[in-house]
Amino acid sequence: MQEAGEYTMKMHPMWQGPLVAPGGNRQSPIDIRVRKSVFDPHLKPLTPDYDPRTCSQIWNNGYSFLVEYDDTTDKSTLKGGPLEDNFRLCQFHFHWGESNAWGSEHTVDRRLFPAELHMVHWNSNKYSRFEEAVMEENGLAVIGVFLKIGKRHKGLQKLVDALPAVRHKDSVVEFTRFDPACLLPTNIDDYWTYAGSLTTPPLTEAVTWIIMKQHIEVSHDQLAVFRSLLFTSAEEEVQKSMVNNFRVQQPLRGRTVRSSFT
Ligand SMILES: NS(=O)(=O)c1cc(F)cc(F)c1
Ligand SMILES: [Zn+2]
Repeated sequence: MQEAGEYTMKMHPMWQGPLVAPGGNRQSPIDIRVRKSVFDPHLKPLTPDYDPRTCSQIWNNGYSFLVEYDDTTDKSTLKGGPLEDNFRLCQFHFHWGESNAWGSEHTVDRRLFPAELHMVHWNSNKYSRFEEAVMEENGLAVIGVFLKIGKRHKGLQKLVDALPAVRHKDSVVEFTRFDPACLLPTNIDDYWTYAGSLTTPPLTEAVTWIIMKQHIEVSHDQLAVFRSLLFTSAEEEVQKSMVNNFRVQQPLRGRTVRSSFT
């Protein structure tokens, strides 16, 4: 029975884009069926090690805003968890809705969240740049964190304050000394992990997804600033609000979702 105001994926607003990549059998996002996930006792703790000095800029790419990191050295890395190799942080971004009732890409037992953070890393043991890794099945590792509306997120505010400078598509602003670890939940030992894809074109099946069980809280006003961004560039006549920039859930196609917790 659905509670008032609760939306399930079938009420998701339409999304203009390929619903399922042709021939893809490990597409993302997915619905995580908690009772069908399999506890894997061999999964190690995740060990993110980020240097805030590698933070460089924020870019509105016309789909989301990316907080970009200098990934020319192994200064901001992710290891452990399900990962065999060392992965280098290159950017983080978010997906969100026009209302707080939906916006996340992954769902947990069909439950939607108002937004979802993606921290994107590429395999620096095997590849020499992101563009190469994104084409390989073990090329990327993305941490997903659900956002809920609640208390103001102190660490996020510096980012929120910078967003008006990148209101339009293709705008860039310098953004430095931001520690992305402040956006992780307090407990990063409990997560789900599965083999998937990018959720936006080119939709390549290159991603080891690591979805945090614990969400973070942001205030209604902080998320409202995300919605003040635009999909459109300054020159375009009709301005379109950057909202509902999520892909709908894709078929599991027999994949197993592992959990690091019982
Ligand atoms: N949304 S996502 O994390 O799958 C993603 C990450 C990325 F680096 C490029 C993309 F096009 C999409
Ligand atoms: Zn994403």
